[in-house]
Amino acid sequence: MGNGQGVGGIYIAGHRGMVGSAIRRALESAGEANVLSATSKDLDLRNATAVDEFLAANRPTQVYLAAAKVGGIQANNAYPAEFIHDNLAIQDNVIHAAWRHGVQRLLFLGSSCIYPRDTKQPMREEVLLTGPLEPTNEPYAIAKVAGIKLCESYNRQYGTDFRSVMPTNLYGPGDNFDLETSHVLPALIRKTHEARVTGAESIPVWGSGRPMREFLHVDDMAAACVHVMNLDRATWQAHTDPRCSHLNVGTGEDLSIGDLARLVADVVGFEGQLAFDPDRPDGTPRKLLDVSRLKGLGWQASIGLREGIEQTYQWYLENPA
Ligand SMILES: NC(=O)C1=CN([C@@H]2O[C@H](COP(=O)(O)OP(=O)(O)OC[C@H]3O[C@@H](n4cnc5c(N)ncnc54)[C@H](OP(=O)(O)O)[C@@H]3O)[C@@H](O)[C@H]2O)C=CC1
Ligand SMILES: C[C@H]1O[C@H](OP(=O)(O)OP(=O)(O)OC[C@H]2O[C@@H](n3cnc4c(=O)[nH]c(N)nc43)[C@H](O)[C@@H]2O)[C@@H](O)[C@@H](O)C1=O
Repeated sequence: MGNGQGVGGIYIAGHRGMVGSAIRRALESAGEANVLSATSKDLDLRNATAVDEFLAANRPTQVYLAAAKVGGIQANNAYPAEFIHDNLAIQDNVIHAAWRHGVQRLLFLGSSCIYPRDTKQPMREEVLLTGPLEPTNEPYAIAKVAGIKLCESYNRQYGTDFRSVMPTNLYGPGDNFDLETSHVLPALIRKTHEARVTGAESIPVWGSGRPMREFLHVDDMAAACVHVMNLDRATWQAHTDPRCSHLNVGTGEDLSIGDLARLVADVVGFEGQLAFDPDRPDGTPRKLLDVSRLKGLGWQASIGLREGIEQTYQWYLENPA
């Protein structure tokens, strides 16, 4: 806990998670030595007093807020209370304490599920709060919308520099491969690999296979986070609005879940069938991000989907749970 180097430095909340660990790798490879972190066991971010004391003692200059209760469609559906409560508490505590202890810049990570379920595609930042949300993840999405509004409210009232990025579906090294709580891509990698090894004739794929999703490799996500954090304030303000300040982060391209499953099968070398399971939910029909705002700020994704899946499959093979 703490960095052992006195006050200052960059605090990554959630540094052991898929995104937090990628941000840490990105900062370290850029030569940043003063990175501050704490596990959830040492610092439960739902505890306001503990968070306040931690930031008072360490006084970081920057905070990456990548700690959250995270999961796929099934986990969101099964644990809605935890998804709204934990995320509201974590965000509220970290953002409030960051203001109290003079953090110069904070980056909050939201999610593309903040946007209305049935809205124009690709989704521009301005469609926020223009329609009803997807029911399978509404509590999580409400918390993420509140996170954006916390940042904007502190900026407007206290003059802070708190920024938000909204990632599309992410994947990569460090992902969660648990079949009940994971997102679709790690689940497909695991199911397909196990089917190939056991010689199974088919793999179960939840839902109809028709929903469309966009996937961004976590190293691209981390690079985008560092890019947005490092934009000077005048540039960031020129490209955002005080009441619509969040930035979409994605590739700008999507594919159907059926096509994704076929791509994973090809990478893994599985030649069996896909067995779609209509008893599992499809969730949002499509959520493709309009990434032109971030592109205008000089950042775009660089890791192709096939290349990213190949690299993640290799990581999965080398890091058995
Ligand atoms: N994965 C995805 O597809 C997407 C993720 N996002 C967002 O990106 C961010 C990072 O997600 P990701 O890295 O995938 O998630 P992970 O589940 O991999 O990591 C989450 C991290 O949050 C920490 N954490 C959770 N609860 C607490 C708590 N009560 N106190 C302290 N720390 C806590 C955990 O710490 P510890 O390990 O110490 O327990 C963990 O390291 C989140 O905000 C998420 O909503 C957005 C869109 C898509
Ligand atoms: C990132 C995003 O993640 C969540 O939303 P989601 O995109 O719907 O998440 P998902 O990756 O779990 O599913 C994508 C699609 O894929 C299908 N699908 C097929 N087979 C499996 C499968 O085996 N596992 C899973 N999980 N899904 C499967 C599944 O039925 C769905 O149609 C949000 O709750 C929210 O947390 C959020 O922000």
